Amino acid sequence: MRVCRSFRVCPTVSPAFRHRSCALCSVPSAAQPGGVSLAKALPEQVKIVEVGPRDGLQNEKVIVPTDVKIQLIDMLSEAGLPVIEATSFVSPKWVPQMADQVEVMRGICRQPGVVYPVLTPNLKGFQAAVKAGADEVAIFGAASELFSKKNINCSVEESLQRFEEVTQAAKAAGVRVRGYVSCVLGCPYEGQVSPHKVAQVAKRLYTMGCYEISLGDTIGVGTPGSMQAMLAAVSKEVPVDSLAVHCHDTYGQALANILIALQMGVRVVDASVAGLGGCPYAQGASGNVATEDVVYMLHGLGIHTGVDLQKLMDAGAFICRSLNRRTSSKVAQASCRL
Ligand SMILES: CC(C)(COP(=O)([O-])OP(=O)([O-])OC[C@H]1O[C@@H](n2cnc3c(N)ncnc32)[C@H](O)[C@@H]1OP(=O)([O-])[O-])[C@@H](O)C(=O)NCCC(=O)NCCSC(=O)C[C@@](C)(O)CC(=O)[O-]
Repeated sequence: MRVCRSFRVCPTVSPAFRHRSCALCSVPSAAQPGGVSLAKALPEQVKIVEVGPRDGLQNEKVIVPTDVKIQLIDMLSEAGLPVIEATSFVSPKWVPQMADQVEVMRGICRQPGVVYPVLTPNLKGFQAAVKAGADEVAIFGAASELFSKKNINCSVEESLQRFEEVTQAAKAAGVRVRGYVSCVLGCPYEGQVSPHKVAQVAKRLYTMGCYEISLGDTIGVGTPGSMQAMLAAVSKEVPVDSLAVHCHDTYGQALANILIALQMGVRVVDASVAGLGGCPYAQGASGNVATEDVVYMLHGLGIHTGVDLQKLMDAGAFICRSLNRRTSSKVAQASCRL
């Protein structure tokens, strides 16, 4: 039986307080006073796409051993994450941390019902990914010309042409494709990005066959206001149930941005265990929103995720120990203190 940590540390605390404050026992739920009206606009279930093993680790300067990556992915599978982005089939000269992609794909213990997508910037990456056993790939474009050039060394239009080749090959091979749009709420090189441009790129990716479009606030500058304006524009071009949000937490706005996205009908949220990560070509950006914090918020709203928060925190503790790093998850930090 799992024992609540606050009970272990402080058995004198009143049961009412204990069970209201502890992430393991229960989280204040939407069913409690104050949460009812908000919950009406929210879904019963949200799919979390765990991007830690890819987005979380790609920016680490010291190469993380392959067996650590594999163990992390296996622990995340055990924690009940339905989608775990495992690695990238990109150039090892551009992102050396992902150079062991084939070994990672071969080493992981795939759980039934869990999907393990990988990033593929072009046909070469797609072919290598399929050969390594990938069952889903993700293509990654941007709403900013300069970011596209820095990240994948081509213009937005050129990238979309490459992605057409990938989606056509994927269709023929029966492989599902997810699409990313980066810099949807701001660019490290161009500053403001227009919602119209985001909507146009998202529409192209959707039209070429991506089943889901993940909208990336790559540098975490968005606010609920800019998220709302961007989603309003994009959902005119792509059905909202095919959209996901991918928030970085540089300005501490990620959970608020996710909440407004949920209220606007988004049902898929990307997150990274322990809040690891960031794109190597987005200077100044901090990590992704921590999966632990997203799960805590969703469970607190009475929204089902299928994720076991304690097992997720164990995976976070494991990777932080391996990287000799403190977790960026507020929930994991608070649970350690309790
Ligand atoms: C796209 C390229 C390859 C273009 O890079 P390039 O240099 O323009 O490519 P190229 O076609 O001229 O080829 C140059 C060399 O790369 C090789 N190459 C070519 N393609 C591949 C491949 N797929 N896998 C392995 N090798 C490859 C190719 O074979 C050749 O090798 P060489 O002859 O010099 O030995 C490069 O720019 C690249 O790999 N970029 C990856 C950047 C990246 O991974 N960024 C992070 C992910 S995006 C992100 O984090 C944002 C996101 C998704 O999380 C959402 C958000 O937060 O916004």
